Amino acid sequence: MTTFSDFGLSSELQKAVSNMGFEEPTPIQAQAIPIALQGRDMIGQAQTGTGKTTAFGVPLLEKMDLQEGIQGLVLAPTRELAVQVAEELNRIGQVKGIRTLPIYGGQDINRQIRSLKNRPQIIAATPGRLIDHLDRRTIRLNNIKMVVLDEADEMLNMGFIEDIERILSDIPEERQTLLFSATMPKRIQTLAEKFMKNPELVKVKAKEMTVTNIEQFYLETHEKQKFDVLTSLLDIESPELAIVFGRTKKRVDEVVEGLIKRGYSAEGIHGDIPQSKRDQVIRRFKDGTIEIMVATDVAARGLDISGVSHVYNFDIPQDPESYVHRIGRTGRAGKKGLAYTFVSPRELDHLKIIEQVTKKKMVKKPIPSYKDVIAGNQEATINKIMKVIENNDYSDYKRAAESLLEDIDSVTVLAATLKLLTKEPDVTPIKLTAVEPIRSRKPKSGFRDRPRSNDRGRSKDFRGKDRRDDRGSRNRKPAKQK
Ligand SMILES: Nc1ncnc2c1ncn2[C@@H]1O[C@H](COP(=O)(O)OP(=O)(O)OP(=O)(O)O)[C@@H](O)[C@H]1O
Ligand SMILES: [Mg+2]
Repeated sequence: MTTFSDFGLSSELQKAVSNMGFEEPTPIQAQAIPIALQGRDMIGQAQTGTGKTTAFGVPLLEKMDLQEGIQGLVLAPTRELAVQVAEELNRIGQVKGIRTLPIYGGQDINRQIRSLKNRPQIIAATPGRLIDHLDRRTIRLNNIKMVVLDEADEMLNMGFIEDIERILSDIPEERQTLLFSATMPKRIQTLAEKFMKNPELVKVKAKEMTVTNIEQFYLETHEKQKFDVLTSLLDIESPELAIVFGRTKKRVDEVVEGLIKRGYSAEGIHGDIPQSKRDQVIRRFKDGTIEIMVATDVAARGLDISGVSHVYNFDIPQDPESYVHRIGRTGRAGKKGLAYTFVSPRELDHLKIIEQVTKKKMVKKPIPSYKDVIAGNQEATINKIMKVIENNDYSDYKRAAESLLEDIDSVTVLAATLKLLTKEPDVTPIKLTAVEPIRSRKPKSGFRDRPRSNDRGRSKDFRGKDRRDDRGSRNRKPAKQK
């Protein structure tokens, strides 16, 4: 078994890792860290939630020098991910005194320019905003020793390729380049190898593309039923934290509105929501102020929020890779998670394609009945009561309880209490704008190698803008999309 001390790390990094509370390296860390430490270019592929950030973070931080200015660059497809990666690198880098600054669109650029005066050694950036800084000469990349593309396939796929090439052209050729993702379609790998030097492919072998600790279900449901099915499931399962993925921004807004009408604490996140609000939603979701985050695919990649027990694909994702990443927001670091995908009858073929690519069958679940919901709500009440008992938090009510029990039998009193505390299923009518089902295209040979599906055309708006809205105001060529 590999341990962190087998890597021959500096004492600072060794200490940093033990401060993180990591007892042993995950498989991708065990395989990737030694290769990256040797200075080799590398493509790292391992399932979601298995510690890829630390797999590149440790060698990256090991190579940083306190004195030399910006020497490390991590690129990420979304703003939230850039922030998260910077936070993790700062946690690990603290012992050595290495600072990482997140650079992302939607945040005041002058504030970023001021923060750059603190001389960070690493930048974790979204491509668009980084290019703004390069154009303004507020960031220079001529000292960069190592570049990491986190969620590389996504960035190359979604039309960031020109941006990436532009950024890489500013970085000395002797640099080391690392690519990480849970998915790496072959054609993207081929594309990536163009700007790498003889890269080593480090792939954690697994039978399935998804981790086994996520239980995967699907429900066959007509478009019109979906919302009721969602709230029934929420009632039955009382998730600690849940992410609901919708296909478009409008869809996300409508689902949030519906959930709030039915009394759930939910907020949405997508590319048209101002960044300060997006940051707030993530904060409130992390601290449990809201229990449900409704999102487009902008939240599908990389986000590591502990406590996400459930993922609901309110709309089936466009492609298998998106499915893998979306459900990977739960079941992280060995924890258990549940994933539900809603499929309309005409989308069943599309579901099959996803299953073929992920090599994992989803289990069919029946549509929950009214009775199931009542039972679920009762169980939720009982759990709450048990928690109060566990916390020994009821002494003020003891006398009242004793006096009630003098006149009425205990079962009657308790049943009435349960009734009072149990949420009745809320049937406030909610009407969503219908979305067209996703049409499948039978996979020809090598499905994963073909360009992304034609379905994307219609949703160009939400995917494109979500990913590229951090480019600032300059007019750049739109992404190539079929
Ligand atoms: N060696 C380790 N031991 C225990 N926990 C770890 C270890 N390494 C990382 N983790 C934790 O595992 C969680 C997932 O890590 P991380 O976000 O890096 O996953 P990932 O592989 O990048 O996933 P994704 O593909 O979704 O981006 C984090 O909370 C991280 O702190
Ligand atoms: Mg990651």
